[in-house]
Amino acid sequence: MSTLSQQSAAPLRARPALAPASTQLAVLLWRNALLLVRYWRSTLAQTVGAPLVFMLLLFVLQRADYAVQSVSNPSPPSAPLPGVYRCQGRSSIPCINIMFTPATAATQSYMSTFAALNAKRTGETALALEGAWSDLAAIPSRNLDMVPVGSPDFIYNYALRHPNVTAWGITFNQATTNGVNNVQYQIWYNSTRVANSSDVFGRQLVAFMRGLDEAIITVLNDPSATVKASIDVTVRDWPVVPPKTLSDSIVQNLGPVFFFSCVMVIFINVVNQILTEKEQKLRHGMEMMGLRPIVYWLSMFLSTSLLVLASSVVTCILGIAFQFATFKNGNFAVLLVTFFLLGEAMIVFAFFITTLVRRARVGILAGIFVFIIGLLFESFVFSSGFVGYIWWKPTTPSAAPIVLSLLPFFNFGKCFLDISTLTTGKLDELTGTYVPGPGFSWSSIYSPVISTLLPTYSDATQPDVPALVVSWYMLLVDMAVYGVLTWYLDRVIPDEFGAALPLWFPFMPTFWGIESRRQRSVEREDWLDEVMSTSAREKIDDEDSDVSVERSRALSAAFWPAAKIVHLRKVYSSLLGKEEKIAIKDSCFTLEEGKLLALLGQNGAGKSTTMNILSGLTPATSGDAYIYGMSVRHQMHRIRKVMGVCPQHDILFGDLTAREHIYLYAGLKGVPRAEWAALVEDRLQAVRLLKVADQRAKTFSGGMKRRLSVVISTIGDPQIVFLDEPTTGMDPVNRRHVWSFIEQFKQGRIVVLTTHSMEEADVLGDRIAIMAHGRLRAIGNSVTLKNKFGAGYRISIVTDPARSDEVRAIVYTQVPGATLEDDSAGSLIYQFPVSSTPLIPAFVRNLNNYEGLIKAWGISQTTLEEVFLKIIRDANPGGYAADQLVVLDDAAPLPGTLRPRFSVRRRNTTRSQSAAAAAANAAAADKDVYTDAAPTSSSTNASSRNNSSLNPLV
Ligand SMILES: Nc1ncnc2c1ncn2[C@@H]1O[C@H](COP(=O)(O)OP(=O)(O)OP(=O)(O)O)[C@@H](O)[C@H]1O
Repeated sequence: MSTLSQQSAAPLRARPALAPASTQLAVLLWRNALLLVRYWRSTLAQTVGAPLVFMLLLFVLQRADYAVQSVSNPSPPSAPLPGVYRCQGRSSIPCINIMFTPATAATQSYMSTFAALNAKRTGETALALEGAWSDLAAIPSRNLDMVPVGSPDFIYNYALRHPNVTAWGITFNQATTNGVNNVQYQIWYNSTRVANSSDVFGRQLVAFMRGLDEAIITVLNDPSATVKASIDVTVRDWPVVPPKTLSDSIVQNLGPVFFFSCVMVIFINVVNQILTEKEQKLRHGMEMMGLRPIVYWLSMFLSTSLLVLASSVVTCILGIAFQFATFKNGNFAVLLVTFFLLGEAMIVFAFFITTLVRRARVGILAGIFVFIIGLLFESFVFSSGFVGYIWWKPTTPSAAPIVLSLLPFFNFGKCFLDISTLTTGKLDELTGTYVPGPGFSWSSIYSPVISTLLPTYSDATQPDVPALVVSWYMLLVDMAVYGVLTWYLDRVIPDEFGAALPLWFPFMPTFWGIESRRQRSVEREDWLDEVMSTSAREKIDDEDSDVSVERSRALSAAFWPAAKIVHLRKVYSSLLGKEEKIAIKDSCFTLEEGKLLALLGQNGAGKSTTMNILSGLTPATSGDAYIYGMSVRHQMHRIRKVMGVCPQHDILFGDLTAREHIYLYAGLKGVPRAEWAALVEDRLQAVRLLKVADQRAKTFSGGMKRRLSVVISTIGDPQIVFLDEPTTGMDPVNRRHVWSFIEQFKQGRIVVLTTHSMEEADVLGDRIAIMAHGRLRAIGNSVTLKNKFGAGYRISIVTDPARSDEVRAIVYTQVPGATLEDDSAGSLIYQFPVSSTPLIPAFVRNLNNYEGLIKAWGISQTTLEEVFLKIIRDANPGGYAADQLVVLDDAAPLPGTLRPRFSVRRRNTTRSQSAAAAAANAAAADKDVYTDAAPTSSSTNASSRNNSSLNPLV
């Protein structure tokens, strides 16, 4: 037994191969370059505009910061030390201003004197001496001023138990040696209470000490003396001289935010571009024509990398031009690589995002979300070494920086922090001045930041920071991780047509082009058995005899034309699987080489779905099709090499010209470069687009776009071409050019075409299949269909009104089944049933024998439109659709048929209402009326060619 491809009745003559991946890549890069040039404003904005704007902003901020740093104050004013103020307490927790111990007469005297002297300085009432406090657990019910307590331990433990309740604590220690009083005291001071002020250990503390000293001196001298001891201290700042080295802290702190933003402009643009191409099905279109998905991603990566490189170079140059310390003291290559790697990693991250969403709008929102998270990281996490390096503090879990390094902006923040720490330096806590860093050379990437430049945390630990090159490696890892995720998810997440590979596809040898001998050469009978045994079937009682014959041919193991469609079924389910729409029910038919099959059907009949399955856009629910020995279900990648598709909606790049479209698809299909120019001439001339070959597709009219789409589907001379409503929107002249192009092109090929034009189906279709509700209702050539479903022939005879009886007698004698449809002013119209067809030739010949009696005559066959309407009516016994009832009116004669001209009007009424209304209208206007109960109607668009060439009698 031989194989499918070997046994095909019509084997591929010369199977065209797709272009190699390298050629496809080259042609896509050329397309991307063209678009970058065409969208030059956007390109410039991403590469130069964004870095310029962000760097300029940073420069302005840096200058503003320098202006603040450069302020000088040669004579700051002096001010006296203030007094000690009452503690305020918090709304729910009162405070204790001062606890003191021991509670002796001397210490109480010191404190009372302190309160009295202090009140003069604060202007408040004097602090009161409260009763002793010994309850360690209790919190006072009101603010207390000066509380004697039992011991220093009490103060300590109370502060531990009730933090932030007590403002001051004093432990006195007084000894008299040789008549000399030695008074010592220790002050406990709650610095956190004033941590947000500028006076942590400043004036308040000194003022307190000064107040205590005054009190002690006063008491020890003579508390009753009129003149008390007074220690007046005036405090004055040193003159402020601008530092010689201005710190670049603004660039160090805000730089990551601004540089990250430069890259994010490209990031958002990439998300938008990829999703727009997805949304407009441009990528689908290219893939249907054989583009390998990996080539698409690679081309996008390479062309966007160019933008990233340009943006990184511009950023580094501007950094130097603006004299930022990071750029002045940092190695140019280190900075360039850092920016470039960030950009590259963010691009691949953008690719990853585009696999998760379908709409550009949603993608942009997702991109903005990522942008904001990145900004938060750069602005808060990496704004200073103290916070930025905390991830590498010994006490931080080591998994934290590893997990976070999956975010490209985390790695960038670390890189920039390293560079800016070494180039900008660090604030010397002691002197309050900036110590410039040693600079960042290329070799610095291998060593961690020196410990003197690293922060020391409150627990006296320093972070164990890895070298900068590790962050570069992590950026490369990010690219690899998101690249692989993109590659995987792009294939397993179903697109809007539901096409997706199984989750385990990487483990399928066929995915890698490895096919076992058995897979390469499936016995066609085996395949047929398998499809028949695995496919769902419907019980169909009322199938037309020709459709049944076609089904038998498709299911026959002895008949193998170029393509077979077997038990094809498509069910669309809603997201939750609650609603199902059966778009195709058990379709079986065959396709022969050199013959065009025209698919007709009402809207929603399932024509496009059939085309989409056969062209690999959407998977069949069950059943399969075999085209030139290849299975649509399993070998679509091979079929694509011999397939051309003109989808229902134009898939064109608005900013590419017609010529560039042909070059692009010729490149993807592997047409040799030398043939491209001739291809443009030949094909565009055929559809009359040559004059506009260099105009962009967005300037084309609807009909011009359709013509270009038809041409694209024929590039690479595919063996099978699917044309979904190819002439929609075309004027009659151009439609005929396209018809003649298709007519020539179909030689030696399979062409499947869907259309709503009966004329088109009549002219082009070697076979015509009519679908309704997902089922084939009729199939055959035009004449067969007309004979089978038409009402026969219609003849009109013009005679003298006075002699019309003679004519009637002649007609009834020669064609007994004829029915008179109209008789007015000597114009007789007869309908001849199909059964009388054999009598018609003799009848027509005879008419010439009645020269004086018959002045003129004409004959017409049932039109395809009448056949179509009949089949659709039969398929809809309950009414085709409430809003699609056919009502005919207008009595103008139709050229060539001597019949009144009818126009088709749709009414939004029910069947019976419409019929009644139509009858009423006709009665009123004396017009012919056809309702959906009438078997046929005349066509308004039957071509004269059909009437003559398809009519065997004329
Ligand atoms: N993606 C989809 N999801 C759900 N239902 C769909 C989908 N695509 C098509 N259908 C449904 O399947 C049926 C067949 O649609 P199809 O597009 O094949 O019809 P058609 O014959 O090509 O119609 P038209 O002449 O209007 O193009 C319709 O009822 C349609 O609503």
